[in-house]
Amino acid sequence: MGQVVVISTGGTIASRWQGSGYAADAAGGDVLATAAVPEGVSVRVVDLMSVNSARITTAHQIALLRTVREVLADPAVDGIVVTHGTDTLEESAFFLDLHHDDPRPVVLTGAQRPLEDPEGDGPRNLHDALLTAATVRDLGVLVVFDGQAHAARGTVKVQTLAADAFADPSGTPVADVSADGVRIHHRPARPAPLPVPSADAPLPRIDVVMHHCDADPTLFEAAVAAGAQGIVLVATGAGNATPEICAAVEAAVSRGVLVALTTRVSTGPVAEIYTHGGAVDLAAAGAVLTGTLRAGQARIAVLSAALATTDPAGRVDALRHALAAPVPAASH
Ligand SMILES: NC(=O)C[C@H](N)C(=O)O
Repeated sequence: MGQVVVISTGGTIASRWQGSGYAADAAGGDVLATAAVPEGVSVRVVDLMSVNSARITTAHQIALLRTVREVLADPAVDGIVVTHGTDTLEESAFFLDLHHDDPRPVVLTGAQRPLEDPEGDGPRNLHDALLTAATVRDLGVLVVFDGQAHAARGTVKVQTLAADAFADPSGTPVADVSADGVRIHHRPARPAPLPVPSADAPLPRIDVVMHHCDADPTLFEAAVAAGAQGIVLVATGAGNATPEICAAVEAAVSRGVLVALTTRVSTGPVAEIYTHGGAVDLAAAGAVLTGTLRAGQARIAVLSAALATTDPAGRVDALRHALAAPVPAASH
């Protein structure tokens, strides 16, 4: 057992009634005070911010990553817990995971019910996250929620209100977490970490555009016109759109825009099966298929690739690297 640092960022776990609705405003110490700290674990709190996670920006995520690195520079620290709003937790978790190069865990958690709710799920989630952070190794960045630990990669918010808020619809949980401890089922495969972006790196605009019946290329082209350096196309089915959208993708790629392809469907991979505007043609136009990543995390992979280099071909390589999971984790 050991020393865990909690980095507090806000979310419902830190939310109080504001007179018209809930919003994050509590400091990390107040959040920690709600939870039972597992025996033998000592905790230090770092207050990074206190915001609803729909307001999280790339700048916040880089600040979080740099804070994680600073904390892990201390060899006495055994692991980190990040308390975070659930709305965009999957994005921050995956961003941290793509750049994480330490055997010690970073565990994100939060709550569906606010800080002072007598039926709140925050205290249990925080206890479980502390226990996980203090005890596991070589699992990368994890999301601990409702008694389960999920790999950052692939995990999405699957419930707007219910306590079992997170799952990987195309995978299975990494571990169960209970008062008895952490029972690990498998070790997630992760690619070698991408370099940490510098504090003053220019922040690229990365947009997300969803396809639907009757969609034309207007919004995709508007993203290019707005200066997007990357665009995630959320296509239908296994990654399909129209010949007109394919033409817009090809034009964007020829201008150096990094285009990634995911799907509106909740489960399963995108795949090159259909033509006449389908994934076969989108891939030929230069879009990179993102496997089983959903829109938020596909956008994070594009963001990390864009932060890695300004060279368009290098960005495609970095994106493919971020998508190709398998450096098998060492087992302990
Ligand atoms: N359950 C939550 O945490 C939702 C909250 N609005 C957030 O900050 O993401």
